Amino acid sequence: MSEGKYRALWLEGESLIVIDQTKLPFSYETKRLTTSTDAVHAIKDMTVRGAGVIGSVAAFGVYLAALECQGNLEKIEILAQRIRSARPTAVNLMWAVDRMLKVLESANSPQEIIATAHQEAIAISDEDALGSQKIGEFGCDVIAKIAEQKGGKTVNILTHCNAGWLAIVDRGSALAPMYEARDRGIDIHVWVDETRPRNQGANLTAWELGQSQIPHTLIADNTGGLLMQYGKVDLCIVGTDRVTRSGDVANKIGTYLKALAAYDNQVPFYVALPSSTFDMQVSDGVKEIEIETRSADEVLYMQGLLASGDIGQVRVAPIETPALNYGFDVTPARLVTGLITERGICAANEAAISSMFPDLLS
Ligand SMILES: CSC[C@H]1O[C@H](OP(=O)(O)O)[C@H](O)[C@@H]1O
Repeated sequence: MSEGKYRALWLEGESLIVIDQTKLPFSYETKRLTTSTDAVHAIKDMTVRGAGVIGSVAAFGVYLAALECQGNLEKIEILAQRIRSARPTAVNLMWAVDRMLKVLESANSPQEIIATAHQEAIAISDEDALGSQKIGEFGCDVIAKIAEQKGGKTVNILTHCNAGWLAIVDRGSALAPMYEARDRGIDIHVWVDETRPRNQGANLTAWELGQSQIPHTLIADNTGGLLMQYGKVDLCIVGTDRVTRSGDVANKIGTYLKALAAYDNQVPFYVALPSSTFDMQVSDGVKEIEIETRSADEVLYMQGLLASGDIGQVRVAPIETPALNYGFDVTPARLVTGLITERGICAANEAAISSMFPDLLS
């Protein structure tokens, strides 16, 4: 079942339609992507975002490239490399492009290349949908256990950024267990980190949960630690953009500080992901994962609904102030209670990951 009225993206003829996430929650708008360059721009300017959706848009971007190049593989490969480098941290992007190119290599004619690209892109986003359903079920078992320990009292869950159906087709990763908990009738309440500087929590997670009638409260990013000290957080569930083979987790900037606070307060800290988010090529997340640096303007300005009713930006720092904008941080494996995947819950260490995902080792 799709949580929203639509998926975050869908095909219409030979175009890819995406929900414009830069306009939510104030305006529901879609964009039509007709070329691979459109796909690159949509990923770069964050019209679409979230590891899984970036991967799906990249896959459809390769399909659009196949149409543009009339099935000429050499030309498709050049355009695919541009898609592959649109953003650096979420590994689903590289994974999806590489998977697309690999299947295209075995197609025998330009027509077959186009048909294969079409089929494989659909398969990638359909697999995300199935995976997110399973992630929801496994993650919900954790919530159910806590609900039982609390004698059926409300389970308070903290999440950071947006890892719902706008981020991974069709129920997300971190939010999937919450949707499942609602379906199973478990009483939950979600603390939503606003997630400065781009406010994916305030703009997107609050919107998604509101649309699905899941009780939630928006908090400033620095509130989580105090709530944990007060015993008001039963568990944290976050998404991720890349997990190394040793279980280090790259996720939206601020995740590491939440994990530290959770550790200090014995609050379980779970990371939810589809297997396409593992990067078995790297081990040490801090040393080896490239962290995206974005425009300083995202820190210096805030976007929101102006009194005029238009979406606009206001400056929040002196005109001469410089700013630095790292998009992600790395939470070391030792702070992670477990990885909620489509195959089950896995400890965040190399032995457990390799044993649950032996197919990723080759
Ligand atoms: C399912 S991953 C969601 C993930 O995406 C976010 O990054 P961005 O909004 O910059 O694409 C963030 O790391 C979330 O946890």
